[in-house]
Amino acid sequence: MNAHTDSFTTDDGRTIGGTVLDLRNITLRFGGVEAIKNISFDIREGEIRAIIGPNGAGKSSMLNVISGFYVPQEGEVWFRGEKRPQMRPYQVAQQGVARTFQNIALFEGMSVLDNVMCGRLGYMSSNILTQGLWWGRAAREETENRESVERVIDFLEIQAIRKTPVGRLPYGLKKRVELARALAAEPKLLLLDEPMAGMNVEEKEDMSRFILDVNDEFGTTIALIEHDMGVVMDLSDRVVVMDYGRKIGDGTPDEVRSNQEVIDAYLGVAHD
Ligand SMILES: Nc1ncnc2c1ncn2[C@@H]1O[C@H](COP(=O)(O)OP(=O)(O)OP(=O)(O)O)[C@@H](O)[C@H]1O
Repeated sequence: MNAHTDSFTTDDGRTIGGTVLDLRNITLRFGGVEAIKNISFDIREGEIRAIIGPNGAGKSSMLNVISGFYVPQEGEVWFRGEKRPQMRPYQVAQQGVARTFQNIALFEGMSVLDNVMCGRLGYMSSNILTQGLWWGRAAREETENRESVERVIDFLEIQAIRKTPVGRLPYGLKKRVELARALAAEPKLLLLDEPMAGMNVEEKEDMSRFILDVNDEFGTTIALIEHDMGVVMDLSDRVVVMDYGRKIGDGTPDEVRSNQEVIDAYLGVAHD
C-alpha cells in the first residue's frame, strides 16, 4: 500500500496533506467474534474522516485499535510514516492521538477548567521534586499549559462555565468540555466517538460547527464515528463504511451515498 505524500486544496480552501495514519489489514478478534475483518484505510493530514456503519459493525473497536486500547491480532498501524510498535494507550496519547468517548468520561466533581487542564497532563514534566529544584521551569510550564487551556476554553465558548463542576452541566455542554479536554492536548489526530450521540438538533448543530472550526482553525486531523448520516455527510471529507466487521465502502460522501452495498446495509438488506 502506498501512503499519500502529496497535498491538495479542498473546494472550501482547506489543505489536505499526506497520510497521517495508515491501517493495514487489521483483524481484531474477541474469542470467536471477529470484530474487524482485514480492514485497511488511511487518514490524511487535515482531513475529517468518518467511520460509519450499523450497530455492532466494529466502529468503536476500530477507534480503540487506533488509540491503542485494543491490540489487533493481525495487521499494522502506521503513524506519521512509521510502523507503530505495540503501545499502551498513554504512549499513543504521547504520540499525539487524543480522543473522546461514547459515554462521557469526565471528572464530574471537578470544575470545567480542571477537567480541561487534565488534557495537558502529557505536557507536565515537572513533579514536586523538580518543581523544588527548577522552580523557573515549572512556572514556565504552568504558564504554557494555562495559556493553551485558555485558548481552547475561549475557542469552544465555555468561559462562562469554567468554574462550574462538570456534573452540573447539561449533556450537550459536557460533550463540549470533553472535546475541550481532548483539544487541550494539541493532538495531531483527534478521535471522536459519537460526538453528537444523545444531542438535540440545536446541540448537534453547535457541535458540528465546533468540529469544523477546530479542523479549520487548528488544522487538526479528525476521525469520528457518528450514527447520524446527515451530519456525517455534511462534515466529512471521506467516509469509511463498516458492516459486520468488514469494510464495505470508502470514499467521498457522494461516492459512499451511491454505493449499493452501503445502501443495502443501512436499509437492513439480509446478508448471504
Ligand atoms: N470487549 C469486547 N469483548 C467481546 N466482544 C466485543 C468487545 N467489544 C466489541 N465486541 C464485539 O465486537 C463487535 C463490534 O462491536 P463494536 O462496539 O466495535 O461495534 P460498533 O460498530 O461500535 O457498534 P455501536 O454502533 O453499537 O457502538 C460486536 O459484535 C461486539 O459485540
